[in-house]
Amino acid sequence: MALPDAFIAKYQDLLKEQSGPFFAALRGPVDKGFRLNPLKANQVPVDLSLGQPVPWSKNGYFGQVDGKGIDHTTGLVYSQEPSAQFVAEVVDAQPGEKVLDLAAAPGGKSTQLAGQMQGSGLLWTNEIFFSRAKILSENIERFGVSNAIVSSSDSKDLAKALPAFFDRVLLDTPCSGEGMFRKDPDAISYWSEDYPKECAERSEGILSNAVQMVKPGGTLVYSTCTFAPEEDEQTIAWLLKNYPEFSLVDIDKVPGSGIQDARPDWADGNPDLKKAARLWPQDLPGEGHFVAKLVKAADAEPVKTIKTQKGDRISAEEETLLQNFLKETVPGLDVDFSRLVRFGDRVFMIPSDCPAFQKIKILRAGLCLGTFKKKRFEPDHALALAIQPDQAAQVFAIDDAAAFQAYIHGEALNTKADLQKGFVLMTAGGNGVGWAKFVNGQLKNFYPKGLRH
Ligand SMILES: C[S@@+](CC[C@H](N)C(=O)[O-])C[C@H]1O[C@@H](n2cnc3c(N)ncnc32)[C@H](O)[C@@H]1O
Repeated sequence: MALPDAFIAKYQDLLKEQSGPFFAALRGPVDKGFRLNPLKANQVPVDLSLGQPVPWSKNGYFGQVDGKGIDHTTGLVYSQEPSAQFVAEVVDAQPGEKVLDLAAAPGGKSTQLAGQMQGSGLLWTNEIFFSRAKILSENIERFGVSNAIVSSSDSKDLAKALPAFFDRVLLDTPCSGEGMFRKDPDAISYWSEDYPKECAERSEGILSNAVQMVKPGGTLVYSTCTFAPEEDEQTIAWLLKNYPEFSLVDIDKVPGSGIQDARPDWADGNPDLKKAARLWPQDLPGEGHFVAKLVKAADAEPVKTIKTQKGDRISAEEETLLQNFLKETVPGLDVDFSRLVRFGDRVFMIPSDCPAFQKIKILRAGLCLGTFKKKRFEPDHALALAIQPDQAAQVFAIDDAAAFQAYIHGEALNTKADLQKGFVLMTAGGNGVGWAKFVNGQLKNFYPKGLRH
């Protein structure tokens, strides 16, 4: 891989004797990793080994995910390079909190935050570009996340709608991506000497919206996958100067892991900048990251009341249909009827304390239970991935590779299993993969057409 001359000169100057090992690491092999999904019932992968844990990531392992395999399809694993897994560990979202991931696609950090929150509280996950927000939404679904709002909005509009609302805000900012150089050689072609400065200006703009959404006493985490001081220490120095209600807090750098302090001398010399973390590819197996954690003063501003989301009402007849469906199909699911919101024919259980959506473009609002059809209710694919198999009335375990391939290809399966007419949760490797409808000895395939392969 040919690194740009200006890049080499810059890091020779910054890193001195460490620049040699740094360039060697950038030219070396890519480190692959994945995270296990704590939201899934069965924690034992079918086609991956848990032999090599990532030291700084609670559910992280080294290894390469097969994007078409059982573990990926059921959402038991999320493929994510190891150093990126540190960011959500620093956020440390708690069940019951309100958490925002502001630049979230494709969803690596959001799915990790969702695992920490255990389905409780509100995870608002946003991506400005709609096509990328759709991928984010699919990943949230596959991971079985039931308490996420997925939106596609500019940070300026979100800040207007949700001032001082969140306990934790993560900005994993769009950056110059120097940490992606060996994984994605295209990242080199975008790079120029001025690019980090341009990206830093964009990040300052997004940060000025992000800070407004942190509630007093709340936490802001800022991260990049670049090494450029302009986008890392210098951006945090800018933030501290312009928003004095924020201060840096220590990050546990996991002794022995290779995670380093950030470099005050690469910004304005403020010794507090040391508290931020740098993950360098010459020090640990990973592509590289920068992470800073800040808190907003508890007396920064008065807390505002934000209206909660109200939905279209479900008629008495529809409520009976839904109640019957739940009893027959997912008797173990605890449904809070006060949180049900109807969008068109689809019914969602929105997260608790969900703010009004106002003019924000929403792609997913909590857990989609299913759709009203004429005189019946049909379960949503999201429900199959969010429930545990023991919550379903009927389960059919797909127990061999050929049957799994046939199912995700969209084929019906014949079976002599003792099943009642109706919806059946299909499982693979002990976790839900989709729905089928049992009729006359055949499992009719309900795996979504757009996901079949
Ligand atoms: C580093 S990536 C996020 C990766 C994600 N957190 C993950 O772990 O999967 C940054 C994201 O910011 C988005 N983005 C680009 N310009 C933006 C802007 N002006 N405001 C907010 N987000 C932006 C990009 O489309 C990209 O998806």
